[in-house]
Amino acid sequence: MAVRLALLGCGTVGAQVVRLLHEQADDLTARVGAPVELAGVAVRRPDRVRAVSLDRDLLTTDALGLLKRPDVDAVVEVVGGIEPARGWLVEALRQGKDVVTANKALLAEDGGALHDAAVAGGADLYFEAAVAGGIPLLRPLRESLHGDRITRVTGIVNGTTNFILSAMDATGAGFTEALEEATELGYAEADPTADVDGFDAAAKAAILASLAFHTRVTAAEVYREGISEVTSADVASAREMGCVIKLLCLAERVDGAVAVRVHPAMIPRQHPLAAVGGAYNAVFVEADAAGQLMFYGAGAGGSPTASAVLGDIVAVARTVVARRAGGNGLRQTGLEAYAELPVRPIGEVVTRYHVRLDVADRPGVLATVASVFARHGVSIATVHQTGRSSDATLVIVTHRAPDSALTATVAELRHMEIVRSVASVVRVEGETPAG
Ligand SMILES: NC(=O)c1ccc[n+]([C@@H]2O[C@H](COP(=O)([O-])OP(=O)(O)OC[C@H]3O[C@@H](n4cnc5c(N)ncnc54)[C@H](O)[C@@H]3O)[C@@H](O)[C@H]2O)c1
Ligand SMILES: N[C@@H](CCO)C(=O)O
Ligand code: NA
Repeated sequence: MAVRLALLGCGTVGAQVVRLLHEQADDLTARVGAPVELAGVAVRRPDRVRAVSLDRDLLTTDALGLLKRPDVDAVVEVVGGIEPARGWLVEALRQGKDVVTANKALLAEDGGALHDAAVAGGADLYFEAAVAGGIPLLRPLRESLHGDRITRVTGIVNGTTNFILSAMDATGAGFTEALEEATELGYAEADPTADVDGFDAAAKAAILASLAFHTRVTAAEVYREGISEVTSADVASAREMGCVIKLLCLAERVDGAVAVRVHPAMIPRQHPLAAVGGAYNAVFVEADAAGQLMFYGAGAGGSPTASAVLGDIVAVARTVVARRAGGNGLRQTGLEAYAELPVRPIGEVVTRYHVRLDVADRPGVLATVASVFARHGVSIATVHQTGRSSDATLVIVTHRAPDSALTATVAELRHMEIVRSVASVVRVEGETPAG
């Protein structure tokens, strides 16, 4: 007897899921032990669906009606957004129907609701496609590394912004031009502010932190800065330091708590994450016993993301087959939040900073500026000065300091008469040649 799926959404990712289900049908049957079939496909505009291998009679606009049908065993959601997706998935899980979703926004905002519904219905919840698209990352975290203790996860988890920053670094391309290309290639979200302002990466950071540390972190608890303020001057300044700017996601354990943040950061060019170009993603995982692990690959795009969805579909379909045979199935979501770790505010996070100031080129300016850093307990590692006629630019790189101390330093600098502007503040991660 076939395992029957309700597919919700048939856009960039959904159309590729349809294609793979069709092209791999024989292999899937062999791997699952039963054929895997589409019971129906819910979309908003059936006339716009372009999946070539799709029987048009399967199309419907009634997602809820479809997923409740008794002949539907499992639900695959590739629509996105909070509602109506949350309502559909909670309903499916409560009915005991397993769910595969790529919806990081929903998981990061209210993963707890999905987890609770899955527990209530005795259903499984899979979401490998939600973070780092086609890269197998969540299953290693929720299964392979479950005997270890993860201490830190550092990653490039947004393809669109990595594409833009790589283009700005390599070719000097403009921001708008690079964003348009990323959108055409299917990497950017429908509303690219989710990518550019770091919301997409923050959602993924919340999911990664929740899985890695067995706690509940929501998107709202993730400190977030996007890339819209990264200028070509910052990119050039990074290059002079032997660094490159990346939008990083960092989730770490700190003394019985977790700190989770997403922001542009300078990293040394010899750092493995610096070589991650274009729309590629990469995630570094540090664990007590396993040491350093790196996961690399296509983090966005219809086909790679559909690969992750198909992997989850096979896992779910096998469980359906096992349950029919009287077995128990897997029944775990990975979102068991037993550790209940508090999330540290950004002010307590300790890292290094690259600060660029436009100052009046007068005697004693450097000493005055340095004294402000010193007063707030921020130790300076290097200073670089370039002068113009009446103004100068100071590039200061600090040693490790709490974010609150740096924020207070910058606030004081902004009010000083000799400081024309604080042109940029970029965090520095990883060991740099400059120390
Ligand atoms: N595109 C990627 O590279 C990528 C990568 C990883 C995860 N994701 C996630 O996958 C999901 C889908 O992304 P996408 O790029 O395929 O989006 P998309 O906009 O291309 O497709 C969305 C689909 O959902 C359907 N839909 C929207 N509202 C609906 C409604 N009310 N009822 C029924 N159908 C509705 C649309 O008709 C369309 O078929 C999102 O959660 C996204 O974050 C996308
Ligand atoms: N918009 C996302 C898609 C993959 O989640 C990105 O650019 O990474
Ligand atoms: Na993935």
